[in-house]
Amino acid sequence: MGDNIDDFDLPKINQNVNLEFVVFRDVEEEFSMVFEPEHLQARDFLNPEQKFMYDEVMWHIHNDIPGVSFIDGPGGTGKIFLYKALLANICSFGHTALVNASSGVAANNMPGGRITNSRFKIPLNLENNSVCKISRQSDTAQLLQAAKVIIWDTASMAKRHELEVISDKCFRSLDVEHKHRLWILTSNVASLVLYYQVVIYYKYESINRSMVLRLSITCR
Ligand SMILES: Nc1ncnc2c1ncn2[C@@H]1O[C@H](COP(=O)(O)OP(=O)(O)OP(=O)(O)O)[C@@H](O)[C@H]1O
Repeated sequence: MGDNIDDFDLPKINQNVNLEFVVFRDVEEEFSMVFEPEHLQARDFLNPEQKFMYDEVMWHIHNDIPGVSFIDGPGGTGKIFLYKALLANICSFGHTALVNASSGVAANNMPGGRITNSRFKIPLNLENNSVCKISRQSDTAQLLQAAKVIIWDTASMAKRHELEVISDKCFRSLDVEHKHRLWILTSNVASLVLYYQVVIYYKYESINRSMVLRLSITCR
């Protein structure tokens, strides 16, 4: 017959593990993200436009109000600087923020950044019947459930179909209440169409104080 499993040097299974309290690796990683002290302190150095956006986002967080915010601005206007300040401060209050970008370069620029396709398990070649490959028991599903804020940089590069897949086939099929969180979309180019698509796809009945903000002060 086959080999005995005890002959392999495998970790022993603990029969007393209570699966209800097992934290998934992805969730644990997001919760244990370490931020530079300078990111936490960056809020004290924001220019008036960045500060306005920062205060709005934190207002949503502190009052637990969902919404969609769209920040756009040409290169050098401090978008990444603002996200870093937001991320560090949101996480310091014990919330989870998922950071995604449509491009790999942009994802690498942000702490914990992942390419959207990888985060939401969207196939690279999207077709009408494409689905997100996330199972209900997976760590990704737990992470989506836990996320209070979802930042999507270079969002204007996303295809309309990607939004549909994430909205209908990812959040809804996983029974994750996607409208109970704050989306922050950012891009180098103004894309109001994208903003309204998100508002419509995510079916925000009340988009209280959700907004489009253009950064114009060059910080370089
Ligand atoms: N409020 C600020 N105080 C001091 N430095 C700042 C501030 N905002 C941004 N900067 C600096 O300005 C430079 C450009 O900022 P950042 O990279 O965030 O811009 P960006 O809009 O994301 O640019 P791009 O679209 O090209 O990625 C960086 O060196 C950043 O540290």
